[in-house]
Amino acid sequence: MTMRTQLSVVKIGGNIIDNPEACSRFLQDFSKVKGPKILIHGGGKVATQVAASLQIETKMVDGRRITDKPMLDVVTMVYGGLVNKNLVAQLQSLGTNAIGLTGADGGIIRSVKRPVKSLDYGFVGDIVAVDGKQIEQMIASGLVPVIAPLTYSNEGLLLNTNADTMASATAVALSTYFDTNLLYCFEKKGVLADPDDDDSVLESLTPPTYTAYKAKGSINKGMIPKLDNAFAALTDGVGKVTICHANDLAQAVLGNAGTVVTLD
Ligand SMILES: Nc1ncnc2c1ncn2[C@@H]1O[C@H](COP(=O)(O)OP(=O)(O)O)[C@@H](O)[C@H]1O
Ligand SMILES: CC(=O)N[C@@H](CCC(=O)OP(=O)(O)O)C(=O)O
Repeated sequence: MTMRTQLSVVKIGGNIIDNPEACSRFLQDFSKVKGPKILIHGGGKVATQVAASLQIETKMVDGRRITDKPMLDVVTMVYGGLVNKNLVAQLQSLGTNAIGLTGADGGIIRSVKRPVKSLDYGFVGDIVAVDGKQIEQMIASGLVPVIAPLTYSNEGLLLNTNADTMASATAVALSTYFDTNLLYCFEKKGVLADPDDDDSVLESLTPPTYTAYKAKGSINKGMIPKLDNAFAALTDGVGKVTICHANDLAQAVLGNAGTVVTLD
């Protein structure tokens, strides 16, 4: 068996992005991660704050933002501009040659507007294709892609897309070229057995344990779609998935922190 190069696909959540000190610390650690890497960022919290300052109300259903036209304009400005470009500037100052992209840039992540059923999510995209080759070529030329949670459709729409799903789909597409290590970084030490006890970190999590904790209610809210994305990634060829604190990225890349999600 030939050894393939390891690629770290790192997702950073909105609570860290909203906190300048935590974000700067995370970026220092990210810039030190060895080997090829990709950063996928959220920013939901900043979008909600900017929307509120413009008197635009935020509506979320199952962790997904209802995105009408005014909200689409907000998330385009916030994710594609404010958040993405500040991350790129900070990474450049740390010596990491980051290139900021939405899914539309280079045609890397295409989606379809979510069909209206009982609920109209508005301008929300469901991913249909990731151009892994295009992303691999950027990495091969020494760049570190920093991807915002926006995708594009064949009709020319820019669509709001959940960042956890972007990370999972991107890691899957890059598994053709690399041994992919997907890391979800956020503000807790991992998946907690008791959401009120920050130290009750599960070392590993399998589908039956997940189902049990979900039924008890100890895994809830945003952690449910995150874990569904984590299991989907493993099923579709991603080598390893870890859920960890943004402060623990360096340790988690080596397998020494956070919750490792496994299929069995
Ligand atoms: N068992 C659990 N362990 C850790 N976090 C949990 C758990 N159950 C629910 N959560 C919640 O899930 C949230 C993470 O999901 P989300 O807000 O989507 O994260 P992100 O900021 O990475 O996008 C945490 O802030 C936490 O409040
Ligand atoms: C469709 C949809 O819900 N998109 C997300 C994209 C941002 C995101 O996922 O941010 P976090 O990782 O910080 O939660 C949203 O607008 O909140």
